[in-house]
Amino acid sequence: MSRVGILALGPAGVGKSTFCNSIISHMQSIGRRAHIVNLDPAAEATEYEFTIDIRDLISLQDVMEEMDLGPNGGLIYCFEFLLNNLDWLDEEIGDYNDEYLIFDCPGQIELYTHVPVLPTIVKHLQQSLNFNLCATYLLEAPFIVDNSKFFSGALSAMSAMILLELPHINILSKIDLIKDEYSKKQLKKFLNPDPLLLSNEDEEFNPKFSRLNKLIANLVDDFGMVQFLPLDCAKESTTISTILSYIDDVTQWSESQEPKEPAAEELDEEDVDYD
Ligand SMILES: Nc1nc2c(ncn2[C@@H]2O[C@H](COP(=O)(O)OP(=O)(O)OP(=O)(O)O)[C@@H](O)[C@H]2O)c(=O)[nH]1
Repeated sequence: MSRVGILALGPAGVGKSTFCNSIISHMQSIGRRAHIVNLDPAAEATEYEFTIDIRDLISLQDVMEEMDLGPNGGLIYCFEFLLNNLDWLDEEIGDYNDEYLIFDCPGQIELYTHVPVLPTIVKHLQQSLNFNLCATYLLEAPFIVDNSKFFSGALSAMSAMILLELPHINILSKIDLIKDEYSKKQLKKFLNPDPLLLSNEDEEFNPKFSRLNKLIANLVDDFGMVQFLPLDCAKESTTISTILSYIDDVTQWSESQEPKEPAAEELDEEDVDYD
């Protein structure tokens, strides 16, 4: 028995739920099966139903009302509650053997950049539930149009990678919103960044920051995580299939172990009414 889990991580509103839905829809279209696990106690409804939903255990709204906590304190409370009730997660996941589960995580990145909540859940999934996990970290392409924002985003992604210790894929979301030529040029540079080129550009503006950028560029490069994959949910089949094949690779998922569902085209053909 083996299970694959994808963690969808990244700041609020970056497109995590949309990405989870795109993966599910792409997998369904090629006859593969996956389920979404909602780990956000403040989540709103999405197009696809959550198979497992933390809100069945605890919801942020209830916590805020009953414990008189604000949204951030409430969220930490929800996760402490989950950590004290991990047998709930075990029971929910128990039936999903040889399955592909996609964990839609909250956008409060402190949960996986410095609070040890998600790392504890990750260890539990690996050690007690036999998961091969892969983290995907999304950053919004339109926000990453100059070097300082790119480095700032890359460092937050790296912080999650260091804390979670998982195979890690960085994704630039909302590529379709990049329209002007300057941003397109910048984006091209960030999709395949050369640390030396990136760090030399700011010299004329502020030498101190230029030095800092050079150091960070080398650090980011040393960690081998400067590679970002572009994601345009509007053209989901090409970008999502590339991302999925990376995830299959790092989690050593073999399609032969996966329960099959009929591909969308097969379903369409079966459903055709020839009269
Ligand atoms: N144009 C464009 N919009 C997108 C894309 N992906 C997501 N969005 C929009 O961005 C908004 C936020 O998307 P979500 O998927 O809810 O983002 P999230 O990261 O799950 O949000 P939180 O759970 O609140 O952190 C929605 O209005 C989406 O329709 C994309 O690739 N292109």
